[in-house]
Amino acid sequence: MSAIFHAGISGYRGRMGRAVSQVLDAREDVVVAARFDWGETADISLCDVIIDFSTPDASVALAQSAAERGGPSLVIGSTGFTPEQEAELMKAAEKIAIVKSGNFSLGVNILIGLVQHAAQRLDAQDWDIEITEAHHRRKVDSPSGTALMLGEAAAEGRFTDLAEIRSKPYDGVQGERESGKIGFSSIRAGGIIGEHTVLFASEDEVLTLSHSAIDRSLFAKGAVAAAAWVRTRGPGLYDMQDVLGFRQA
Ligand SMILES: NC(=O)C1=CN([C@@H]2O[C@H](COP(=O)(O)OP(=O)(O)OC[C@H]3O[C@@H](n4cnc5c(N)ncnc54)[C@H](OP(=O)(O)O)[C@@H]3O)[C@@H](O)[C@H]2O)C=CC1
Ligand SMILES: O=C(O)C1=N[C@H](C(=O)O)C[C@H](O)C1
Repeated sequence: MSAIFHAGISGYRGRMGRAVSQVLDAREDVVVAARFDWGETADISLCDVIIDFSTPDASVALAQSAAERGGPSLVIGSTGFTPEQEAELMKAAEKIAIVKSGNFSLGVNILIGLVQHAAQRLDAQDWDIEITEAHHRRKVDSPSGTALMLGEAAAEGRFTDLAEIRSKPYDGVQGERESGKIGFSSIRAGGIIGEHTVLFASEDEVLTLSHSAIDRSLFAKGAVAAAAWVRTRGPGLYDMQDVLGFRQA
């Protein structure tokens, strides 16, 4: 059995917090040393690592407190960060180890590589890229964190930044689609756990790459694997590609 570690759960009453609790409680090598939610305080010094699925504001505040005291390490799953909040997390990661990902599933992290590969090989003038995602009615941010990661992978395949080639949402009469752009569409309905599709379309053919999450526990298991990985790392901002060993040094 691997060495015992002390974990904390931020946002523990939420959908993901509850799923993470279940996965951690089932492990013999983890002691859950802190569980906290909005408006609650906890002694984070008791933890080697905290798993956080809360809100962008809460994640940034947690990262700042952890960075101030030089630990614990963090696994951040919250989505919907502004560029300024992303910059705050990068600053905190100079002092502590953080794994941040918009999606902790193995399938999505393989999909990221496939999307980058396809985007690199399909000429941007001929092949349009559209990303669609569907989630439950309680999700507050859009596009989803996963959709944005897939967009970033496609942009990387085209040797550019997503910000340079992201389409504005389609609404009203706004002219023909500009070639080389990446479009995003979101559906919010019922209890859908998480569906993502990246569509590459030319005049002659359509290539569709997609992923479906069947159970929310999938993300919790990935986040716990990230926690076990990150607790022994030095400061830095890591993602699931690092945890899974998909990124070459
Ligand atoms: N990366 C991934 O794989 C996944 C990411 N997510 C993301 O995780 C986040 C949470 O999702 P989900 O669990 O569905 O959402 P929920 O709204 O169910 O849960 C969020 C929880 O965080 C709590 N919270 C709010 N502020 C704080 C705070 N300051 N400190 C601690 N906890 C706080 C909320 O409390 P209260 O309700 O009282 O405000 C709530 O209990 C979202 O951003 C979502 O997009 C979701 C699934 C997978
Ligand atoms: O809010 C959710 O539920 C999910 N959020 C993540 C995202 O924004 O991509 C991951 C997953 O799809 C579920």
